[in-house]
Amino acid sequence: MRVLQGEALWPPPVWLMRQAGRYLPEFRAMRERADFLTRCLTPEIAVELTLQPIRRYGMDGAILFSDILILPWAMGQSLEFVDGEGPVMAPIRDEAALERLDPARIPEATAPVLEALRRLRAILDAPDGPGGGNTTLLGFTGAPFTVACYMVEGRGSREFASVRQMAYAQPELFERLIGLLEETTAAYLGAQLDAGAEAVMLFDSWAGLLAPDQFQKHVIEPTRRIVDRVRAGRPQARIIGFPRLAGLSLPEYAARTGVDVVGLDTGCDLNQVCELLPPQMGVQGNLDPLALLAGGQAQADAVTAIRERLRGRRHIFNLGHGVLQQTPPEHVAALVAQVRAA
Ligand SMILES: Cc1c2[nH]c(c1CCC(=O)O)Cc1[nH]c(c(CCC(=O)O)c1C)Cc1[nH]c(c(CCC(=O)O)c1C)Cc1[nH]c(c(C)c1CCC(=O)O)C2
Repeated sequence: MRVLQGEALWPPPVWLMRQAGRYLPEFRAMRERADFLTRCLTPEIAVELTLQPIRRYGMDGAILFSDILILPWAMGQSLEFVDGEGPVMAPIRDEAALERLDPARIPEATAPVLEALRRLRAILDAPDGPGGGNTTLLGFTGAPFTVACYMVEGRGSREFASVRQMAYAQPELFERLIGLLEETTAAYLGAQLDAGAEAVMLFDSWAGLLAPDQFQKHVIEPTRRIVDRVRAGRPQARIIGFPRLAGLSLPEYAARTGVDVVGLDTGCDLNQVCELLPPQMGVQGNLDPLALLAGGQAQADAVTAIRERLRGRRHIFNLGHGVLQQTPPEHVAALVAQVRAA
């Protein structure tokens, strides 16, 4: 939280995207007891899964166990997580399908998520609790473009051609979808902050698929408006934006969206980042999840390089994308110990 509020700390704080996940044996044990949506929507389970990596590693950030697709699900789009395939939804390709989405359902449908945040905040605030009273609780959503990718495609994809085609061929329909997501995302992030999240993160995992003018229109502009809306009435709100694979559009994203910290994917060259982002801009991420999977000296060298290159900057140590399923849990322990070494 101190880095989000403007300080540069040494050693930097650390948490990992997908720190609650299938690489942890205690996570796999819970997985056998309930399907993914049930796990997201049962406060006891979501709380327990959020806390697992805190108990094991004492991470500085606890990210709510949930998913970016909860929001479209809450508006009435069907959602199923299929083993070995990931999310499957009834694709939204025309006006009729868009009209069927009902944002009025969101408050009731997401009530269990907000309840999980309330419980987590109480647990993490306790000085004798798992976070030692010192762990930042993070809420999140997907950013509009990335959520639209899954809503329109109906499943994961390498290219998300259907959604990018819609942006060109049915611009009105696409812009209505992005506009709906912008509004509901801002409201949902606000509700998460009001329920106890101390900061929120916007995952824009597929932002880098867009051509620069479309990146401007469907990533930067909606993010800026979401940040403004969340901060209206909550001037203290702290926001992390992660426009994955943004490449040369990253400096403009950092300058124009108003986020407090930008997430860096694995491909970001830190020398360029330091040159192109203003010195007071906070950064998070960049470690290759495959270095963490490999472990040993390769991992240690990669951690050292990032930690040293960003020394003096507002920096939250993290990966460039989520923890991979095959990652040995002891590699994560080694990473945390090394990041924390004076
Ligand atoms: C694109 C995206 C999704 N979800 C998310 C993104 C953006 C980040 C990214 O690019 O990875 C974000 C997300 N998903 C999940 C979290 C929880 C918090 C965390 O630990 O980081 C977060 C922040 C849990 C999850 N979300 C999912 C799981 C695995 C489900 C399971 O345990 O069966 C978890 C722990 C499922 C999911 N959810 C999604 C996909 C594509 C999949 C299938 C892939 C997979 O299974 O790993 C959509």
